[in-house]
Amino acid sequence: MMRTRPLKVALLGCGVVGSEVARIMTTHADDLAARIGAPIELAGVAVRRPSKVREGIPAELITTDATALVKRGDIDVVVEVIGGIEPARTLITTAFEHGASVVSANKALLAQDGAALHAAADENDKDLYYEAAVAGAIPLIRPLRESLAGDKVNRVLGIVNGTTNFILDKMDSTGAGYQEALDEATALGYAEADPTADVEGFDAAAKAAILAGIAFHTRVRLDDVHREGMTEVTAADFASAKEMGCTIKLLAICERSADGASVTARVHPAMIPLSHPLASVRGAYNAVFVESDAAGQLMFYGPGAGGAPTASAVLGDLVAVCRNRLNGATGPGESAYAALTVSPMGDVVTRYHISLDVADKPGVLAQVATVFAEHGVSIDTVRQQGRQDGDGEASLVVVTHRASDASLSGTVEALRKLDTVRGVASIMRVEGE
Ligand SMILES: NC(=O)c1ccc[n+]([C@@H]2O[C@H](COP(=O)([O-])OP(=O)(O)OC[C@H]3O[C@@H](n4cnc5c(N)ncnc54)[C@H](O)[C@@H]3O)[C@@H](O)[C@H]2O)c1
Ligand SMILES: N[C@@H](CCO)C(=O)O
Ligand code: NA
Repeated sequence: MMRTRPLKVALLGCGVVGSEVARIMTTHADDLAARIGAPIELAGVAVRRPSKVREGIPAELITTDATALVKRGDIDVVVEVIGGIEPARTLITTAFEHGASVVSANKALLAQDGAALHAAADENDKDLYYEAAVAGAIPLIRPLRESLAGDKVNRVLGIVNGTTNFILDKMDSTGAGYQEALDEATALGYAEADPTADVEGFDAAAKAAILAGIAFHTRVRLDDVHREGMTEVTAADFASAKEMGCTIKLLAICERSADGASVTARVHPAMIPLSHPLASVRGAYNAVFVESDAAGQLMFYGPGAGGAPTASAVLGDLVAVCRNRLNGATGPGESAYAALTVSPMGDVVTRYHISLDVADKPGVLAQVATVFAEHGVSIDTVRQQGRQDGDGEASLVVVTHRASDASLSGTVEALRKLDTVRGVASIMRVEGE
C-alpha cells in the first residue's frame, strides 16, 4: 500500500551528477513512488552558486548552507554529490547523526574514509550506499555486496576509468601520442581541466580500494593500492603490444593470493591480448571482470561516467535506501570480517614485457639472459632487432613467464648496471592470459 507522507531527500551538490539526480527525481516521480511504496520529495538542494539558473528546481529549495540542511532532522536521505574529502565527510557524518541515511558517489572519500563512515552509519542505524562511486552506472557494488555474497570472489579485473580508456583507445587506433590523445579527450569534455586524478591513476586506485574491500570482505585502504598512471605509455609501447597481439589498458586488479591468505590491489597500464573481452572496451566505457569460485567469470560493462549514467546508479541506491527506511531496516553495511593481509606489490605474480636498448655485439644476449636466471625470472620469448641507424645498438624485447614483481624489479635493477644495456625502454606487465 502506498504511504502518502513523502520521504524527504536532501541533495548536496547540483553539478554534473546532482542536476541529473534532481531531474530524474522529478520526471520519474510517479514510477519512483510506486517502486518505493511512498513518494519522495526533494526537500532541499545545497549549492555553492545560488544565482545559477537550475531548471526544474524551485528556487525556495536552494540553499548555500549544506550543514543546516543535513541538520534539519526531517530529512530521510541525503544524496552527497559534492565530491572531495571536506566538507563532504563532515556533512555525511552529520547527516547520520541527525537521522538521515546517505547515498554518495564520492569514491575519493569512500576509499580514504570508508571504514569510519560505515562505522558512523552503523552507530546511527542508517544506510550508506555508493553504487555510483565505482564504474558509474554499471551495477557492481550491489552485485558484489549482495548477489555474490554467497560465493567466494578471487579476482576483480577491470577498466574503471573512462577518461584514460578514451586516451589509450585513441593512441591505439590512431597512433597518436599521449599528449595529442589527452588534448582530444579534453576538447570532447571527457578529461577534466586538471586530469591528474585520472591519468595518474588516483581515481582508479580509489575504485580498486573500494572494490577489493567489498570483494574480499577485508579493509583495503587507498595506501594499500599500488598505483601507476598512464602518462608514460608511448606510441612505441602500442607498437610493441601490437606485435604481441595485445593492446594496452589501464587496469585495476584486485586478487586473492594462490593460498587464499592474502590479497593485493593495484592499478597500472598493462598489455592484454586482443582476444580478451577487456581489449574491445572502447572510448570512455568501463568494464569489470569478476572471477569467483562458484559463478566462474562474470563481466560487467557500460558507461562508467557522465551525469545521467551516474545519476542512474544514485537513483537505484536512493530507491533501495528509501525501501529500507519504510521497512524500518538497514541494508548490508561494511563487511570486513575476513581481515586478510593486504600484500605489497612485490608479492604480485604476473608476466612482463621488457624492452631494452643493448649493444649489438657478441655475448650480450647471454649476459642479459643470465641476469634473468640469477633472479629466478624465467624467459618465455626473446626478440632482437638490429637497428639501421648504425649506432651499434639493438632492441631486445624479453617476455617473461610469471614472476613476482620483486624478482622482476631486481632483474631490471641489475640489467641497468650492465655496460651493454644502454637503456630500459619500457617495462609493461602482461595480464588477462
Ligand atoms: N561526473 C561523473 O561522471 C562522475 C561519475 C562517477 C562519480 N562521480 C562523483 O560524483 C560526485 C560529483 O561529481 P560531479 O561530476 O557532479 O562534480 P561537479 O563538480 O559537476 O559537481 C559538484 C557540485 O558540488 C558543488 N559544491 C561544492 N562544494 C559544495 C558545498 N560545500 N555545498 C554545496 N555544493 C557544493 C559544486 O559547486 C558543484 O556544482 C563526485 O564525488 C564524483 O567523483 C562523478
Ligand atoms: N573521471 C572519472 C569519472 C567517473 O568516475 C572517469 O573518467 O572515469
Ligand atoms: Na557502479
